[in-house]
Amino acid sequence: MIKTDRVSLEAQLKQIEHIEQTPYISIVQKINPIDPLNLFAHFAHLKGERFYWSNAAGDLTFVGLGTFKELYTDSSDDRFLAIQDQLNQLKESINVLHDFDVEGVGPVFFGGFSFFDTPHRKEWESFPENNFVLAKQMLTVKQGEYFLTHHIEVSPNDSIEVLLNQIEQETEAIYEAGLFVQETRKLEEVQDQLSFDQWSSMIAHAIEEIQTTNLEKVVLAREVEAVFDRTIPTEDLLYALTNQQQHSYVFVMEQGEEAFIGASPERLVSVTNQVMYSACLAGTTSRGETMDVDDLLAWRLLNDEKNLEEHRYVVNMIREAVQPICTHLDIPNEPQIYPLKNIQHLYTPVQGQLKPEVTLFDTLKKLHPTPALGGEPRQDAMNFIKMHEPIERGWYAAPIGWFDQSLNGEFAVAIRSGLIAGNRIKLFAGCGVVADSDAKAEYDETNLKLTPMLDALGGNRDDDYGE
Ligand SMILES: C=C(O[C@@H]1C=C(C(=O)O)C=C[C@H]1O)C(=O)O
Ligand SMILES: [Mg+2]
Repeated sequence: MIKTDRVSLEAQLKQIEHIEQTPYISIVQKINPIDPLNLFAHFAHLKGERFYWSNAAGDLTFVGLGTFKELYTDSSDDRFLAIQDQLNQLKESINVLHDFDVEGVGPVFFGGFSFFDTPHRKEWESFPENNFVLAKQMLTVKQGEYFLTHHIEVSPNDSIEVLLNQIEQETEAIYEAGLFVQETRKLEEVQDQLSFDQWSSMIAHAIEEIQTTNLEKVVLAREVEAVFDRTIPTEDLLYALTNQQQHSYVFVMEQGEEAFIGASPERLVSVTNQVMYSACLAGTTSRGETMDVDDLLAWRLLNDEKNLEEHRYVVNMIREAVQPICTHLDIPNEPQIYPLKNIQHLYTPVQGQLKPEVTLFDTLKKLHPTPALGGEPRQDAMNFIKMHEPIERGWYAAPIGWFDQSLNGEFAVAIRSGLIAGNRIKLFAGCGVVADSDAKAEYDETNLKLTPMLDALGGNRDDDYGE
């Protein structure tokens, strides 16, 4: 089995001879299948410099190994466009040598933003307000085809032979990835950072604001911390999430000793050649144990005025946000059900054709945060969250995803997520509070939303969490 495609690589590398000033090259080979999770686990020595992404459709997966370049800007109102500017600068120095016409190969940047554009407290220290990584090596699995991208700094004296050998060695190391074995852990405790009474008074306060001010909806979150008897390996949790959570974006970003990980059902936006997709996801119930009960719960959700109201704010805001930047927009009038393993949501898909000058980053700026994560009106909701929610959101509920040099890419909203630090993981879950909200029902809803991560950790306690 030939593992390195020397012929294709050599043809790509020959181009360097014709290019002056080539500090960085991006070179791609099509490779034989390799399991992305095994690969991620095998490179445990690169902990802190790995990322993983798999889209909800299940037809695009990335594994990033090692940091080649980073995009980062100080927080500012225009942090989305600031990242776009940084990309445009860096782009100048990268020579893309491959000519595969495949989405997600070559220079792909993976990363995310924090929920607020202001600096956050120390538990999120390793995750700045915005950070994107170009990996040294990246596996792309696109519709069953496998590609390996290498980013290399070259100097004028490098011979093609030397570069070829380097790539060959890197490729061999990739194929050494064996089958990875999950560890077992014991859950020692789950600490709730808010008592139910504190939660109830926060919700009561929000309802009062909704009744007496402009505020119409606000999404409030809580945090629980699960403590284990040993370190939680990122790959263990990644493996479990991948196997347990279908129709979700599974993501991991490691930074230093920490890892931010989750399985989110919610797309914020994707752009491919100006075709834009977004999603309205708000309104929640559990799954039934039998088909009949499940159907009944779905039917009730589709007809429940409180959940429909939560949902409507999202649809209206997204429509208003993207209408001016689209030449065509398609948003159905009625929501449908988005079923997940433990949860079902109200869901309205959004599709649009972006005007030629509009970029992925323009859409991010318009959309984040939607009223599914912030509230309505946006600024009132953000103020309320800042003042009254006693957690640090960090990257929770914020855009996470990827983009390429042509500004195609996709972002999910980083919910159903957690921050791993050693043997501890902080988990986050929120819910949309409207005038008709009930504190106990909202509390139960957040427990339901904690279930996927707790299950994946092997730490769900039936007595306290979930249904
Ligand atoms: C905020 C979260 O979820 C959001 C809130 C929902 C709701 O309140 O019904 C539903 C889906 C998400 O948009 C979360 O999971 O933490
Ligand atoms: Mg809700």
